[in-house]
Amino acid sequence: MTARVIDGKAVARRVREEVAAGVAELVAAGGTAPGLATVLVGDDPASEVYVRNKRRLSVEAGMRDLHRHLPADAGQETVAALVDELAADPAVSGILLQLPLPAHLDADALVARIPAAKDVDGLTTDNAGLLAQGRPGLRPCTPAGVMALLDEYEVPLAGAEAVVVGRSVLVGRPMAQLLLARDATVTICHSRTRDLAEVCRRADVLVVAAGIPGLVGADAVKPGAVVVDVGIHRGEDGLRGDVDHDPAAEVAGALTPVPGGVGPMTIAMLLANTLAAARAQQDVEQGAEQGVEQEVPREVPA
Ligand SMILES: Nc1nc2c(c(=O)[nH]1)N[C@@H](CN(C=O)c1ccc(C(=O)N[C@@H](CCC(=O)O)C(=O)O)cc1)CN2
Repeated sequence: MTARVIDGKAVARRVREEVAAGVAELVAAGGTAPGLATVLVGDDPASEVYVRNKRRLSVEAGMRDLHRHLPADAGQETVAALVDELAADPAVSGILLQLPLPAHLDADALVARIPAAKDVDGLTTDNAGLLAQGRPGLRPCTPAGVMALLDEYEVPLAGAEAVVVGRSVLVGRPMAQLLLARDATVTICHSRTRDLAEVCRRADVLVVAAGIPGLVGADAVKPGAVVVDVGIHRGEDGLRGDVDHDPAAEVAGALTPVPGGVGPMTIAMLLANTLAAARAQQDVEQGAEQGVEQEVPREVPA
């Protein structure tokens, strides 16, 4: 069997077009274009690429680019003051603190300063709590993008065995919650899981977000399973994921490539979240067509 390719680039393009249409509609209705404040601290080359793409694509969607860049040696107080300034600025619909931050900074404490209504990364305790309770809120972009891909490819989730490899706050945990909310039977694997391949082989839907290149091989894939590879690793011969792609493609029914799978969806869902946040802040009723769950938290700072 050669797995069907799940084309994240194409789906992401369509989501971005829908977001652009939503932005135009918001402005035509007398609202203001959403403003996205990306915050980059330092010069990590991969983060620079991601932030540059987020800025470019937000502008392409009709949003205002309110990017801020701080030097790698910026202190906790400096970054906190910037987040507070953006939180209080009515032109800012969404704040994205690019991760990872330099090691001397306390990322959790900084994320905690972002108001839930502007948390377009879905990482604050408020938004994570809403997700854990199955209530509407802003969802983390990568897991939301995976869900959009599964829906686009009409992958049945209710009653399906879903296995998530990785338990990060950014991907693994919210991914499991989103699959659970769709009635999948969810197992989370991590570094202490005994016989990872055996657990993965149970999965109808296998999402791998472990951060270890090629961790999941063909022996861990159930024949016909849908495999979503969230990993991105830069090597001498280009990008690769957490899944050993070619052997896994011989067993899986469908598989996301790296690049061109989940990565582009992360940015598309960020834009969808930013539009949803702007609509909520401007008190405009939200459409479901952007794939964003309705009713984001509405409190904005005075
Ligand atoms: N605050 C956040 N930080 C980080 C997040 C996040 O969601 N919020 N996710 C990752 C990185 N990331 C977004 O920031 C991201 C990763 C990959 C891509 C992407 O489009 N990848 C392309 C390849 C691009 C390339 O050439 O490098 C692909 O897979 O096709 C977009 C965003 C960590 N930090």
